[in-house]
Amino acid sequence: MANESPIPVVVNGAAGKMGREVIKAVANAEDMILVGAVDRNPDYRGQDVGKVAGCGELEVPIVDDLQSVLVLATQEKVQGVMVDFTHPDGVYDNVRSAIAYGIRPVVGTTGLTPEQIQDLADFAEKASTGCLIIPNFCIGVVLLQQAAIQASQYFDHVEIIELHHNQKADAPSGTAIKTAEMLSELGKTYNPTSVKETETITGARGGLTGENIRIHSVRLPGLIAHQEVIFGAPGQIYTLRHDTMDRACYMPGVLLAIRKVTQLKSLVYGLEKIL
Ligand SMILES: NC(=O)C1=CN([C@@H]2O[C@H](COP(=O)(O)OP(=O)(O)OC[C@H]3O[C@@H](n4cnc5c(N)ncnc54)[C@H](OP(=O)(O)O)[C@@H]3O)[C@@H](O)[C@H]2O)C=CC1
Ligand SMILES: O=C(O)C1=N[C@H](C(=O)O)C[C@H](O)C1
Repeated sequence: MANESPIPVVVNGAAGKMGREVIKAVANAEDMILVGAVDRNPDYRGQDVGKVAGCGELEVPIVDDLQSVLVLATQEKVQGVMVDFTHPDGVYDNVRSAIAYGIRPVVGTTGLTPEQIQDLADFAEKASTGCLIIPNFCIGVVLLQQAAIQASQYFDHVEIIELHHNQKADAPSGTAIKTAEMLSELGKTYNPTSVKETETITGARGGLTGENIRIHSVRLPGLIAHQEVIFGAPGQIYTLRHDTMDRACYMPGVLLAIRKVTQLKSLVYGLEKIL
C-alpha cells in the first residue's frame, strides 16, 4: 500500500445493520477512504455516518441521493467502489448506476434474479468494469458450501433449511440459492422421488429450485443468519450447519471484495471465486 492512493469507498444502505458494520470496517482500513454514505431512511438524513455506526465522527453525512455521491466519487484520483447493502427492490438500479459512472460495485444485497445478474454481467462486461455479487461474505459459509459439494458426490438426497431474523425481506436467502446452484455444478439430478406427494398445506415441502432441491425458510426474531444442508441416504443423515452470531463475521470478506474488485473488468458472482 506504501505509496498507493487509498480506495475511495461509497457505502449504500449505510444506516442499516450491515451498512453500519461496513462503515466501521472501512474507517479502520488503512488502504480505503470513505467518500460517501447513502441511505433512504429519513431518520438518519444529514447525520454523520461515523456517529450512526458508533465509531466516532467521520465527517461524512448520510444522504439519500446515490447519483450525486457517485458523481463526487468519480472526481477521486483512483476509481472508487460502491458497497451495496440495501434492499432487493433497489439493488439492480443501484448497481447499474454505479457501473454507468465507472464505480465498481461490491454487492451484498440479496434478492437479484438470475436474469438481473446476467443483465448486470453483460453491462459490466461492456463497460469493462469490475463488479462483485456476493450472497454471503462469511468464510464459514464458503467452507460449508465446499463441504456440501464434496458430500454431494456420495448423496443423491439433499434439502436446505435457512433460518434468519424476521426483518429479512427476501426468501429464500441468497446464500441458500447459491448453495443449491453450487450443488448443481456436478450435473446431478437430486431427490428422485418414489412416492406421489400431496401437500395439504401449500408450501409445507418448501420451495423447489431448478436443481430439484427444496429450500425451507424460517423467519424468527432472535435469529441472525443460519443454514443447514441436510443429506440423507438409507440408514444415515449428514448435516452441515453454519451459524452467524455477529455481523462482524462478514467484514473480512467485504474488505477483501473491495480490494479485489479494483482488479476486475467484469462481474464475478460468489466469494469462493476471489479467495
Ligand atoms: N452478502 C452478505 O453476506 C449479506 C447480505 N445481507 C443482505 O444485505 C441486505 C441488507 O441487509 P441489512 O443490513 O440487514 O438490512 P437493513 O434493513 O438493516 O439495512 C438496509 C438499509 O438500506 C436502506 N435502503 C434500502 N433500500 C435503499 C435504497 N434503494 N437506497 C438507499 N438506501 C436503501 C434501508 O432503509 P429503510 O430502512 O428505510 O428501508 C436501511 O437503512 C439484505 O438484502 C440482506 O439479505 C445481509 C447480511 C449479509
Ligand atoms: O438478510 C440477512 O441477514 C442475510 N442475507 C444474506 C442471504 O440472503 O443469504 C446473507 C446472510 O444469510 C444474512
